[in-house]
Amino acid sequence: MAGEHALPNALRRRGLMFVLSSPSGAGKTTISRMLLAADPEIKLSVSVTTRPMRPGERHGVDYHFVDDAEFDRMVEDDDFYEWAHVFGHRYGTPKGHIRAALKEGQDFLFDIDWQGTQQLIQKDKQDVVPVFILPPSIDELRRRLEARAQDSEAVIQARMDRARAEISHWDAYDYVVINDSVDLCFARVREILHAERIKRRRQTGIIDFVRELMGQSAVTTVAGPA
Ligand SMILES: Nc1nc2c(ncn2[C@@H]2O[C@H](COP(=O)(O)OP(=O)(O)O)[C@@H](O)[C@H]2O)c(=O)[nH]1
Ligand SMILES: Nc1ncnc2c1ncn2[C@@H]1O[C@H](COP(=O)(O)OP(=O)(O)O)[C@@H](O)[C@H]1O
Repeated sequence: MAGEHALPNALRRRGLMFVLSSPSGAGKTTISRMLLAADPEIKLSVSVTTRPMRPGERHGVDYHFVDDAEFDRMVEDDDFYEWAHVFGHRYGTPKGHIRAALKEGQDFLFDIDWQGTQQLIQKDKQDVVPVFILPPSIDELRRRLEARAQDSEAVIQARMDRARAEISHWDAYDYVVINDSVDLCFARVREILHAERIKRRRQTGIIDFVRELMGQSAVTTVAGPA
């Protein structure tokens, strides 16, 4: 059947840069991990950071953990797509092979803050899908930071102090999702990803597919009964 060889071509698409940002504690790491576990077509852009490793984190999986001197060297060597100061540490997206992989249809997930998102949008607006996650309330945000039990009271207070400033950047994002029920939030985030994948401009294989459809309809018209 003609459709059988047309299908793989029609599925060809450009990858996207899926950005999840939120005030600390709203749940973007939780949603990111669920997405990576559920969807084999997206992989995490592992950031480089100077902050200390938390219990349960793994070098090269959650972050590349480096010291200040190594981060300085990477800045000097122009190794970063973007980088920013957050909570007294530095965080950056290594360039790696992102551009080439996007062309091949690989999607990337970025857990980065609003400063990094702005830099990505400035460099590559067409490929970036920026999503902002909000907590259902400020009380719940504090409860989650405390329940995570990975920061001292002083660090939690610093994160709470920054929450308002971070939330104020919500309107720079195309999508905003409230993380009340984690399952509902995850479902919303997946819907966004699925819809963005089938945007016409990302479906690079669709042009040939439509041409072939048009060709088939022309043949049918000519060959069909009057
Ligand atoms: N600009 C930028 N921000 C990052 C990067 N990696 C992580 N971040 C942000 O840095 C902030 C602190 O991250 P982290 O220390 O893991 O704590 P979290 O807020 O509990 O996720 C979060 O807002 C992250 O989204 C990066 O490569 N670039
Ligand atoms: N919808 C939710 N309801 C209740 N707890 C949540 C929800 N989403 C995340 N959490 C919990 O809140 C804490 C902070 O979530 P995390 O994903 O680490 O946030 P972030 O990466 O934005 O700092 C974690 O302990 C996580 O298990």
